[in-house]
Amino acid sequence: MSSGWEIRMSNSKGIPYYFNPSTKQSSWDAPSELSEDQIKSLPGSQHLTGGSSGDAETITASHLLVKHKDSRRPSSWKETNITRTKEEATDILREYQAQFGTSCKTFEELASLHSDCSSHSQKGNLGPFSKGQMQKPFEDAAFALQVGEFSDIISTDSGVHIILRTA
Ligand SMILES: O=C(N[C@H](Cc1nc2ccccc2[nH]1)C(=O)O)c1cc2ccccc2s1
Repeated sequence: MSSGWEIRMSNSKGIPYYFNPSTKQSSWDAPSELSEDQIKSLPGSQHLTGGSSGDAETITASHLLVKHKDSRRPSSWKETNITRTKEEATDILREYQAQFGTSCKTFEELASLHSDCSSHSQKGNLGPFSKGQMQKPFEDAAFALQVGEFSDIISTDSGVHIILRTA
């Protein structure tokens, strides 16, 4: 009988928490009624640290996101109602790409000023993440980068992004 609990990753704090969708309960600590074995087999248990070493590789990356009218949430700190098309968003991101070139410093300045992600307030930095946490196209592109390398323009349900791997 499933306990109904699952483990999710808090985007804002970058740490896992326990959530029960049926009761809407959430907790930073493991529910007392669960045994160690039950916790390890919960959905999302890959978010818990201390997994077998090697397969839970964690990287750190920053990104510059430009949303468009078909984004999952076409709104941001910068613009309440985003109406640009995906093509217009891509052209805007290409202009930023030409501005920062290979400069990480300029990339971070542009992400702070223009990224439609709330991570703009930390220069686009998403903090450390492992596989299974970010949208797949983003994860695939980020994990293919070397540290210090920029991605090409990639598209997710959130919009179009350029990623910089930082660790
Ligand atoms: O999902 C987020 N923000 C969304 C936009 C977005 N969608 C993404 C998809 C993949 C990677 C980063 C992404 N950021 C929003 O603000 O509408 C996150 C914000 C932050 C902030 C700090 C650390 C991680 C995250 S993940």
